[in-house]
Amino acid sequence: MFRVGQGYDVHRLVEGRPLVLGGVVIPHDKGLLGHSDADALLHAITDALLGAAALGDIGRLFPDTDPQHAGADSRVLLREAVSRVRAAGWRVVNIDATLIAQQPKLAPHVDAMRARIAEDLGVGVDVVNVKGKTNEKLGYLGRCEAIEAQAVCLLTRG
Ligand SMILES: Nc1ccn([C@@H]2O[C@H](COP(=O)(O)O)[C@@H](O)[C@H]2O)c(=O)n1
Ligand SMILES: C[C@@]1(CO)OP(=O)(O)OP(=O)(O)OC[C@H]1O
Repeated sequence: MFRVGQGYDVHRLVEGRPLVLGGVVIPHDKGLLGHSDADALLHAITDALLGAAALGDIGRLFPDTDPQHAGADSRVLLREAVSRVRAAGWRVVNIDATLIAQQPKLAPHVDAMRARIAEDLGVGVDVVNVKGKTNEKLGYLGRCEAIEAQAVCLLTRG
């Protein structure tokens, strides 16, 4: 039996914050604003996993009103989510994700992101894919006001 899940996240780009995506700190003049480290990619993957297992969503598991999660490392949240998914009897088949960022160029960093995500999920790096796209300078993403992440995952019993 297979189950598919989908996740989405967007965070505003601001000065004075590090840019953390897929657990990797990426050199840039702005970073993402959020209650946690605002790692939009890990949040989208977390939601894809929780969605596939019908376990709710990241905000229900880790409310942004809880001071315990202030400044949280999103890798810790992802690990907790995947452990719940496993406890419910599911195993990750694969993950595919897209980051929509006008800047910076993400291609040089995607293999480092894949390695961290695979480590957190306890899967091989060969089943984790991350892609960067611009927004062709359109809208708030194109104006470099935010970065968006989309993810899908497949789970199987086991
Ligand atoms: N932030 C980004 C955006 C894009 N890329 C790479 O460039 C390719 C072309 O992107 P378009 O949005 O112009 O279609 C894309 O396929 C990525 O390889 C990137 O690395 N970082
Ligand atoms: C991760 C959490 C919790 O710190 O906060 P944010 O970093 O603001 O991220 P978001 O994607 O808005 O939602 C999940 C949260 O509850």
